[in-house]
Order: sequence, then structure tokens, then C-alpha cells
Amino acid sequence: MFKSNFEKLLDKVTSNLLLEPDWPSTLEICDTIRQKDVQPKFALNAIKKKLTSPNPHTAMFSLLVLECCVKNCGQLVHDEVGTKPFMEQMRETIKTTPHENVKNKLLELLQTWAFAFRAIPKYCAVQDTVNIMKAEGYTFPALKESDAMFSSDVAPGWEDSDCCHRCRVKFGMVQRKHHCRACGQVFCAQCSSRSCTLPKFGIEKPVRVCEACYEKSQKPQFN
Ligand SMILES: O=P(O)(O)O[C@@H]1[C@H](O)[C@H](OP(=O)(O)O)[C@@H](O)[C@H](O)[C@H]1O
Ligand SMILES: [Zn+2]
Ligand SMILES: [Zn+2]
Repeated sequence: MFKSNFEKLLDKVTSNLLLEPDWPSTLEICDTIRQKDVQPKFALNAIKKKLTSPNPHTAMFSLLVLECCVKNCGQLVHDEVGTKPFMEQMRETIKTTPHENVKNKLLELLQTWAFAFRAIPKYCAVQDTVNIMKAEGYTFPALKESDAMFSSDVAPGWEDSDCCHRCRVKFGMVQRKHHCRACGQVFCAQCSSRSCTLPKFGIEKPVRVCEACYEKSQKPQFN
């Protein structure tokens, strides 16, 4: 029977023959969702089905796929995961899974998502679910705030101007233009002499940024 690229990839990364996660294929799954080769609802239902597998590897690997999709596919996936029905199914899985590591990982994920979505009212079902489960006596692991950084954004396009966005010096033969990769504005060399990584844009190597964006990068912050 015909299997889409997404389904083939999902079978591959949740195979009980895998000894460790197949991250390249897992990220490829995120790409199929982001470029809309597969509907998020369909993809998440397929992942949820694998989550209830009696095989511990399949169940755990499908949970890692879910984690990766929430981190990398942005609103496309958040709009499904942040709903009451999805949260009900996660609660049910925690209550019924025979796999202790799956239960613990799912508790960790619910808490991370609740923190990441704390300022987004439409996803309040996540925090509500955490609150209900705490009231039911479930203990959640310590929150690792760094896990709550989702890189679903892309870096902004570059602006143009005849003067520096920060100090207003005019550009010319000597005073050259430079662009901040974080805000896309144009600056003189002195106002954009810093560099840093931009994980939220998937930029893992240090790139040129302006003073203001550099200062912001030094403080913890989430979307
Ligand atoms: O080398 P120049 O001729 O000044 O050209 C500038 C550099 O390529 C800058 O790269 P950078 O931001 O990495 O410095 C770029 O941001 C500007 O838009 C260009 O005008
Ligand atoms: Zn300047
Ligand atoms: Zn900037």
C-alpha cells in the first residue's frame, strides 16, 4: 500500500531496531510538516498512534519526534498540540503507558510546553493540564528553560538606509554599511562590531549583530 514520504520517515525513526534516535530523519519529518507536504493534524495523529505502541523503543522514539516537531514547526504544530483534545490524549497516555521513561519524558514535555506557551492564551490547555496533573499528585521534573526555546522563526530580511540605524552616521566610501542578522537593520562598523549565535533562527555560528541585539542575546528570553 502506498506510503507517503512522511509515513516512511516516521516508520524509519520509530523502528524498534534503532539503538539511538535518527536525528537527521527526525528533522526531515519536521521539514515535511513545515513545507506542508503533510497536514499537521494527520502527522500528529500518526505520531500519537506510535506513542501508544507496546514496544518501548517505538513509543519513546515517537515522543522524540513529537518534541522535535513542537520545537521546529512553530504554529503549524502548536495549533494542534496546544488544544484540549490533544492535551487530554497526552494525559491519557501518561496514565496508561506501560513505559516509565515515556511517562517521565511526557511529563517533562508538558511542563516545558506550558512554560514556552505561558504568554499565549490560546494554548492555555497545556498549563491547565499541568495544573490538573499536579493536583492529581504527579510530580514534574525540574524545568530546563533552555529546552523551551523553539526555533520556528526565520531571520529577518535586511533593511537599507543611507545612515546608521543606531548613531545616524552617513554611509560613504569610508563609512561602510553592515547588517545585523538578528534585527536586519543596517549599521556602521562601530555599532555592529559584536557577533553571537542566534539559536531561535537556527543560526548556530556567531554572526554580526548590532549593540542592542547583542545586549538582548545576553539575557535569557523566550518567544
Ligand atoms: O563590504 P561592503 O562593500 O561595505 O558591502 C557591505 C557588506 O557586504 C556588509 O556585510 P557585513 O554585514 O557582513 O559586514 C553588508 O551587510 C552590506 O549590506 C554591504 O553593503
Ligand atoms: Zn553607528
Ligand atoms: Zn540588531
